[in-house]
Amino acid sequence: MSVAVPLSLSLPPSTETVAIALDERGYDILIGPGLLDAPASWQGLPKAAAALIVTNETVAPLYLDRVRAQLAAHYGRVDKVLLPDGEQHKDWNSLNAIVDRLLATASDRKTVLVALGGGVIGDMTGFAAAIYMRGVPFVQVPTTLLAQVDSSVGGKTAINHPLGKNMLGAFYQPARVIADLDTLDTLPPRELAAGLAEIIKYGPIADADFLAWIEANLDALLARDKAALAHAVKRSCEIKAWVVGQDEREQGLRAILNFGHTFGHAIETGLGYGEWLHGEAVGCGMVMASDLSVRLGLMPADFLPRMRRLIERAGLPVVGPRLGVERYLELMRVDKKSEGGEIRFVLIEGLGKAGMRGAPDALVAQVLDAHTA
Ligand SMILES: NC(=O)c1ccc[n+]([C@@H]2O[C@H](COP(=O)([O-])OP(=O)(O)OC[C@H]3O[C@@H](n4cnc5c(N)ncnc54)[C@H](O)[C@@H]3O)[C@@H](O)[C@H]2O)c1
Ligand SMILES: O=C(O)C(=O)C[C@@H](O)[C@H](O)[C@H](O)COP(=O)(O)O
Ligand SMILES: [Zn+2]
Repeated sequence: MSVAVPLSLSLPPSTETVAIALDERGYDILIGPGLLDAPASWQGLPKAAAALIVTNETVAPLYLDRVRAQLAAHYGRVDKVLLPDGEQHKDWNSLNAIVDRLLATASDRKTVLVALGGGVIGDMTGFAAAIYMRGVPFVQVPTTLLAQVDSSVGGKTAINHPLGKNMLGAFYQPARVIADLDTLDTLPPRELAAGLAEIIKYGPIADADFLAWIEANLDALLARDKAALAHAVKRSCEIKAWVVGQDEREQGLRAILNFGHTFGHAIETGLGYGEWLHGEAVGCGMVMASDLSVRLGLMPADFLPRMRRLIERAGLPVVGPRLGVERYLELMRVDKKSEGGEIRFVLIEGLGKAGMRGAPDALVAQVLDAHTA
């Protein structure tokens, strides 16, 4: 559902807008400080009798009342559902809790779901929106750095399965993304670092200049400098919008957004969800995938230490858990990019350019030996 932000009310002057160009499913990503409390952020959303805010026990005390107040100006009823916090709760039980609340409140097929939180809330709310009455509109209000630069954009929605990450889900686009940079003020440092992992990802896969910019501005990002964060969020969303606009359902190009994720998802699933954050697993997975790119002769040897240094500086782990080579291979064969049992990795083929290919198990084993302990 495409809903352009109307011009009758003005957004805060520092707001940046990135458009997702998907014909009738296109939408705007609003990025800037002060967006939660700006009435214009909430203008022009799909009309309905009711909205349901989906959030969790950590985010609700911080932002629920303000979002509810804005929605109350547009919807006769604004309900909420509070989910338990954590990656281990990105599952059927939480999804059921959303659906149960929708049915218990006799929500009709125009009801607007509002995802208020990080990527876990966003992924589950989007999936619930995709399946409730075969589809109701939803809005992403990402409050983590990771969600603002990645998960709230592009329409991948999912829950985890004990045997595989994001195994159940749907491609389903939000009607709008409202990324208020001020919400990052309350984010714990470990979560900030997790978001940096996905920002770093965009450099090697699509934009060598952005990689250099991140290297030069990492200290400012870690210090939560608003101008640096605004640029990082905007550029990340631009790159993701460029990819998703060409390949919404991952028939090819979109897989580049999975750089570091084949190894990373194996770490998350192998440890049981929640021990490592998604961004931490992706950071470490990018070290491994960078090494594989070098070992396959796709990148010069200095690419690996460059990536490892940046990921380490961001406060992310660069050594993975020693699950055993066979266990890693078993976990990675479940990855959605695998075909006919062959694991396929997103590898860097020149700075700013990525592709997908297989690799001999023996070479992958060398990588795992070098980067696990
Ligand atoms: N759909 C996609 O394209 C996509 C892309 C990347 C990641 N993901 C998914 O996103 C998830 C990770 O998202 P995440 O890193 O946001 O984790 P998360 O949703 O678990 O949020 C991280 C933590 O921060 C808390 N939090 C959220 N906002 C806060 C705030 N403003 N202040 C204080 N605390 C706050 C949360 O309650 C949680 O404890 C994973 O499940 C991953 O698979 C999806
Ligand atoms: O949007 C995408 O496409 C991505 O791959 C973004 C990733 O950062 C994200 O973690 C995504 O959820 C992974 O997707 P999956 O298809 O590998 O589960
Ligand atoms: Zn990711």
